[in-house]
Amino acid sequence: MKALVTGISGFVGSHMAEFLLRQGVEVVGTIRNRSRMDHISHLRQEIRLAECELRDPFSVETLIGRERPDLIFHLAAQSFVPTSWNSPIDTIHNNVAGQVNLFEAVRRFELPAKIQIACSSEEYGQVEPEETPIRETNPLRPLSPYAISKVAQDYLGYQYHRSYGLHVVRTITFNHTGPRRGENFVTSNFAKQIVDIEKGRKAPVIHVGNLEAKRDFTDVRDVVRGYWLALEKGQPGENYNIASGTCCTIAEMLNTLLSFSNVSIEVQTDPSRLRPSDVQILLGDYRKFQEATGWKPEIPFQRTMEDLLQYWRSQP
Ligand SMILES: C[C@H]1O[C@H](OP(=O)(O)OP(=O)(O)OC[C@H]2O[C@@H](n3cnc4c(=O)[nH]c(N)nc43)[C@H](O)[C@@H]2O)[C@@H](O)[C@@H](O)C1=O
Repeated sequence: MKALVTGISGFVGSHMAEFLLRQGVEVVGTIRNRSRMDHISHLRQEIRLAECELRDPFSVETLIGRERPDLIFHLAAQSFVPTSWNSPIDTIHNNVAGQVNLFEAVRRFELPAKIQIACSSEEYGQVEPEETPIRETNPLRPLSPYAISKVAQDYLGYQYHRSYGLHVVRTITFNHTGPRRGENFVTSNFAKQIVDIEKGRKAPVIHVGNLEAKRDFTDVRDVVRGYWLALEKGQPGENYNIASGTCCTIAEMLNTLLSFSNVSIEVQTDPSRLRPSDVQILLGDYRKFQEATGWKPEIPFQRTMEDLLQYWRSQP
């Protein structure tokens, strides 16, 4: 069995590759010429890499025609919400065109591939507290260009299944983190600031944005197991929430990280970290996914946070 992982050099892609190798699956991954390779350098002997620009239909068609994968985990994306305000068209083009090119190439070669697409809880956007826990039937009220790009990816998955019978499973993943999380994202950003203070590289002040927002965090290692199960047992055309079923404020997440450190820290709001509109609460109901696949989160939040801090402590 051969799996193609788009965005293999990214945070989730690298964990996906590790999981697939443990299942004995052959792994091919897409990279771009500017991709950072440090997340997958330890896997270089076991995986194959293909340079592919997903925005370029020729590049995608060449790859799909040559590799003919059985499984596709489509993880490549511009995934940082604030970047999508600075360059909205780039985010929308990258995320939407990349996926259309992938679907069209699969169609062109009439591949029976099963395709997982990484949709996002950001699609739910403006959620009222009484509308939680969020089910797949909740309304979508996206609040950022990134969220719009994910709504488009999500519905394109639905449409290509309905129109052409592609085996697309739409996973709607809530926040996820763990070792190798990019340093822009809040959990890693705070963990890295704490470690920089521990190592004496930074004054004991942690810079933060909106600490009131509530997020539902799952460990990335649980998430990639979910993506595998989505293709093994999920229904094509369906969408499934992948979440922990609990949430905490960003302030509580920061306190959890601080509880694993001895440094005493002053917390300072940095206005540049505040967003034009922030999703206030994300709390997911994952029962539909559990019923379809048996998946449930296994790694407790405390351990994820501890592993994340250890990851940053181990970095040079
Ligand atoms: C599901 C979804 O999950 C992620 O999107 P996100 O929730 O925007 O992730 P984040 O880690 O950037 O922010 C989380 C929360 O934390 C608040 N916050 C406070 N202070 C800082 C801060 O200093 N930095 C950041 N980045 N956020 C901060 C911020 O305002 C927000 O309320 C992506 O994986 C996305 O791809 C995705 O699909």
